[in-house]
Amino acid sequence: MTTLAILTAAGSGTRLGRDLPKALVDLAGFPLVLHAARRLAASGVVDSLVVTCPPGLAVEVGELVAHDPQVGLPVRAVEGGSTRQASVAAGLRLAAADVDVVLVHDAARPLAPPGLVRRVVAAVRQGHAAVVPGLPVVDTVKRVVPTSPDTVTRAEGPLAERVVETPDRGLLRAVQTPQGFDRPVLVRAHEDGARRADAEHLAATDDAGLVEALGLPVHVVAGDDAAMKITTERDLLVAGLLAEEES
Ligand SMILES: Nc1ccn([C@@H]2O[C@H](COP(=O)(O)OP(=O)(O)OP(=O)(O)O)[C@@H](O)[C@H]2O)c(=O)n1
Ligand SMILES: C[C@](O)(CO)[C@H](O)COP(=O)(O)O
Repeated sequence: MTTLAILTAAGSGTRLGRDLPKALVDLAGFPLVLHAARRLAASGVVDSLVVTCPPGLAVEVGELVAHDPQVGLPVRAVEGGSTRQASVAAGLRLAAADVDVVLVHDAARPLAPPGLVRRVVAAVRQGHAAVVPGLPVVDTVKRVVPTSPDTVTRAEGPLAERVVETPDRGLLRAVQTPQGFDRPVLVRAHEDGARRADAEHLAATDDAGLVEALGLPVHVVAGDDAAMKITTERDLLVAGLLAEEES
């Protein structure tokens, strides 16, 4: 039985605002997607990769990853969908018959260390069907509602929102990738999620959320600051410093 990592790299990177897809943006001399693929491979617990690629770039990105000497794993590439959820589902359809554990990892988290990958896979192999890395939340988090029923978008102005709850942050976790799954559970979660996404036009922001919606348990292992997500230019700057520190 083998472990497949689906590396999601099909996003456009709107919030980063570059003129190329985020996964292809340079970090310390290499594109984000290559950093992520190299660290998955270096874990020693991933047997193959499927990369979800931006429209029209499956051949180019697939070759980039497949020919990298530090990756050295069998690589398949597929065009992603219009949402992250649809991209993961496209990747999942390419899983070979012998795959029993599936990791889903964002190219937008290029520095997720090999030790974190091993921690997630070990927990799945110990019998937990869905595993996420999580970090304690350091800010006080509030749940809000729009102040006026006319408020359509959030944070429109200083008085646009009202606090309704302060959850106990000791019980909150900021969740990262890679997330790890028993394959049949992830397949079922995505099938169910696709039905709901069609009906409600709402895609899940992570794969564990789809498993939770099935009523199945999701377990948390310790996350890692290095697995930070690159969303904005500031994140890219911070990741550049981390990458420098690493080398
Ligand atoms: N249709 C999509 C959207 C996102 N992703 C991937 O999912 C990960 C997390 O998404 P995010 O950080 O939101 O990336 P983007 O969608 O590219 O960013 P933005 O929302 O700013 O456009 C990224 O590795 C991204 O490439 C994907 O494979 N397919
Ligand atoms: C999957 C994820 O990285 C977990 O934190 C995150 O949910 C992706 O979110 P995004 O909205 O696609 O950036």
